[in-house]
Amino acid sequence: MRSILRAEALSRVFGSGAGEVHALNGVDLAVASGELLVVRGPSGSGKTTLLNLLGGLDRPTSGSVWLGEAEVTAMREREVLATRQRRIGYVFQSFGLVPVLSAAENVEVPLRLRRVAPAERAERVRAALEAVGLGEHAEQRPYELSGGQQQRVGIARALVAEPEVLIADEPTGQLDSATAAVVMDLIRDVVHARGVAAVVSTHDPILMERADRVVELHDGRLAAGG
Ligand SMILES: Nc1ncnc2c1ncn2[C@@H]1O[C@H](COP(=O)(O)OP(=O)(O)OP(=O)(O)O)[C@@H](O)[C@H]1O
Repeated sequence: MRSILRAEALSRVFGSGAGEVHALNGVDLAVASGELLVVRGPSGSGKTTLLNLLGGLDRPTSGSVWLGEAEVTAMREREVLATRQRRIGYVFQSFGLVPVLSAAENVEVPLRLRRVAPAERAERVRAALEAVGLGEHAEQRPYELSGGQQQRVGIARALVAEPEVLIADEPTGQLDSATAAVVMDLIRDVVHARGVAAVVSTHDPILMERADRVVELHDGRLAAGG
């Protein structure tokens, strides 16, 4: 399998002097297109730090992140921003939906950022909401939807621009376990169907069952076997 997303010797230190925190220590990782990788580990082990670095939301203290042939960590900020908009989708624990926008308008945001023409935007938003089973809920605002429905809107938004990589930090952390299982099934199915490389962090064993591969972080290091 071709690995589209790679991390080499990735380290991240927060703070300095006596207050220094080594959040991540020399992590090597590769994720293939169509692969669902789950990152597990205790609270504070570095999961969010790793996902933020892989998604170009933060820069490492040392080491590199590669997206295909492009070294994201060598890019200027403008180029990182463009890469995030064109090539990476994000799903957040707290959904991150804009409350005054309808489900459809929320999903439309990444297409607006990419200056997709209005007619094409409408069609792609419709298809994305259909794909997550929310075709009938396009005009509803987030507060009119259940937590599971809101996260399905979040998934539709993350995937509407057809990214190569999906980064999801505790995507089911605010959902009950039955809803979490449905949302994780959806993530797994779209990742496999569309050939997206996905990195998902979780504490939840139900979600780990859906992974193609699980790696474990301890004190900022990948445990043996990862
Ligand atoms: N911006 C920051 N400034 C200082 N320390 C930080 C910062 N972000 C994270 N840390 C520290 O880095 C370590 C790893 O944090 P991180 O959030 O990556 O862990 P996590 O595995 O995602 O935890 P959780 O499961 O609780 O979300 C922790 O010790 C944390 O306190």
